[in-house]
Amino acid sequence: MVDEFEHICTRKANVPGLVVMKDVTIAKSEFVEGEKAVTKLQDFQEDPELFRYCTLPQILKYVECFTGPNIMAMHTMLINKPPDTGKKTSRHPMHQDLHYFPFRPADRIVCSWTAMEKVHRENGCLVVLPGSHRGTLQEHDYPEWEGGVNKMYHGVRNYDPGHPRVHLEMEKGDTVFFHPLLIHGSGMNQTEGFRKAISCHYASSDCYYIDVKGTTQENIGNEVKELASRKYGVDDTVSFQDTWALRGRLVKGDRTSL
Ligand SMILES: CCCC(=O)SCCNC(=O)CCNC(=O)[C@H](O)C(C)(C)COP(=O)(O)OP(=O)(O)OC[C@H]1O[C@@H](n2cnc3c(N)ncnc32)[C@H](O)[C@@H]1OP(=O)(O)O
Ligand SMILES: Nc1ncnc2c1ncn2[C@@H]1O[C@H](COP(=O)(O)OP(=O)(O)OP(=O)(O)O)[C@@H](O)[C@H]1O
Ligand SMILES: O=C(O)CCC(=O)C(=O)O
Ligand SMILES: [Fe+2]
Ligand SMILES: [Mg+2]
Repeated sequence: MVDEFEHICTRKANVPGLVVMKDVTIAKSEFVEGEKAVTKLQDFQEDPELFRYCTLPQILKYVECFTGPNIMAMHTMLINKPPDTGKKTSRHPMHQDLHYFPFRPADRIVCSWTAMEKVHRENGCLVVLPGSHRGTLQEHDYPEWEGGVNKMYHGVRNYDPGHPRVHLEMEKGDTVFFHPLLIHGSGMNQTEGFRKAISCHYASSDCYYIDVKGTTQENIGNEVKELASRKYGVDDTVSFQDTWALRGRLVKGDRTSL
């Protein structure tokens, strides 16, 4: 999967629907090329080698405990957290993944996140607020960070830095499964290496879409629709929900609702 990542970065593989995201500070400097410019791949559902991750039985065995037998891979990412450029933009603000998802119920959604190498505090491991999955979905917005923030990296608005945190230091191949309401983020990468992880958000295909109009998710819904219309030239008949239905892939059982 690391090899496939490199092929994508050097344009030896061209994957439909894939989003190659650069760090905001790197995107604004001209001199970085190839994999060193790439912070994250999103939506690799059409890449057979990377998507193999989402179908691994040793992952699905645990996912099924939360989703039941009808399992969709809704969101796929390979994160290549770069060495921080000095602007602290390699941080990921504390957030709840449910903010991005116009489907419910939350308890039938689960994320698997696998370290592709040793992750620790120095290279920006995941940081979680234990117990926060028992709360409700909070308002999210761009944090007010001096050095800039990556596109769509929203954070919880009233983040309490006094809440106890747990740093998830992991060995290569270790996987963490977490609830979409769990407040989490990751720190700066203070090493010279690129911290790699691969993840998939699964949901029961029996989940249903919700309308985010008038909810705290309206801001992200509008951003996603705006990006989709610029990127794919679609008009606003493609809804926030449609962008998810188009990306989701069945990995087990029947596609019933999503
Ligand atoms: C559970 C889910 C959690 C999450 O999903 S969290 C994060 C989700 N993030 C995303 O989905 C972001 C997806 N990213 C993208 O769609 C693209 O990378 C993005 C931001 C549209 C840029 O792509 P392209 O247009 O291909 O890039 P480009 O190099 O031609 O630059 C065009 C303009 O965009 C800027 N840009 C590029 N990467 C950025 C970034 N990371 N943050 C903020 N701005 C960024 C870039 O500087 C350029 O701006 P300008 O035109 O020079 O003013
Ligand atoms: N949809 C989900 N995805 C991932 N993990 C989940 C999901 N739902 C629950 N969990 C995890 O399963 C475990 C059991 O969940 P539960 O809500 O019972 O919390 P708990 O931490 O065991 O607290 P309690 O003492 O209230 O039972 C917890 O570790 C929780 O983080
Ligand atoms: O790998 C990380 O730093 C966390 C990424 C994350 O939480 C997300 O993209 O939703
Ligand atoms: Fe997240
Ligand atoms: Mg319990």
